[in-house]
Amino acid sequence: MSGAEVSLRSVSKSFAGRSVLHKIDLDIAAGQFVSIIGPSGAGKSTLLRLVAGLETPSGGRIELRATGHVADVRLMFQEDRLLPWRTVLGNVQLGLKGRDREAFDILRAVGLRGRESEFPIGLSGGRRQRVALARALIHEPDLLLLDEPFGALDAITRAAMQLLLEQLLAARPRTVVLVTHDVEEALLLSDRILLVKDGGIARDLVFDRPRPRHRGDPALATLKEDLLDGLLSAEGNIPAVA
Ligand SMILES: Nc1ncnc2c1ncn2[C@@H]1O[C@H](COP(=O)(O)OP(=O)(O)OP(=O)(O)O)[C@@H](O)[C@H]1O
Repeated sequence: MSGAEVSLRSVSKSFAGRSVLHKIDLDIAAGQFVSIIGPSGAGKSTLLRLVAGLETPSGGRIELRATGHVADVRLMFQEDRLLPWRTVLGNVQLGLKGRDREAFDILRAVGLRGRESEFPIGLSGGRRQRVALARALIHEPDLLLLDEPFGALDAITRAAMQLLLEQLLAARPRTVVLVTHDVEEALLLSDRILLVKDGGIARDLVFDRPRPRHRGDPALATLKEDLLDGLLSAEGNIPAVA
């Protein structure tokens, strides 16, 4: 299986003396698709940023392992972070002079062939995220870190992006960590779902349902309810039942 292995040993993170994550132990296998869900402010993005190396742990150790080389890690966020003065092709090829063929191939794979010379401002939110995805995938990353990448998209575009991501990963497996507020998204895409709350991993759920998965699958509905219960109790806003 291709992709990086990720291991966290007793990883903690505090900001200005306030603890956000406390002694997290986590092993992610090569090629595994892991989603992180949890209440707002639980530290989901912080965990992702720690794995990305964008934050330094206050304690503990994080290791990324890929076979034969240093793991290539790419990130994608809710905002596309495209350079407005560069074309679609220019954005995808950023820092990759002379890699036209790969750029055209990846743009075809994300459904943007023919739009190479357009600028981000003229594209819909969904297409801009396709460019952002292409820009990440052209590097053939061992580890893809996704922080609410479809969070700002409408429901239909979001469903299309989920399907696209699934197809691209089926063709080229790699390790993925996705932070999402959307429990259904996590259930559709993941091998494993982590519920982060109170500074730790409150649930670690392996979900090996065959793919492609369907929203109407009763197994998904049951787990969705179960996970939503976990989230709601964490938010502390379940109305009292007489
Ligand atoms: N650079 C920072 N400096 C200070 N505090 C921070 C910093 N980054 C995150 N925090 C705090 O750490 C906590 C966790 O933030 P984080 O963004 O990781 O949560 P989250 O679970 O991703 O939340 P959300 O679902 O709302 O995006 C929050 O209280 C946040 O204010």
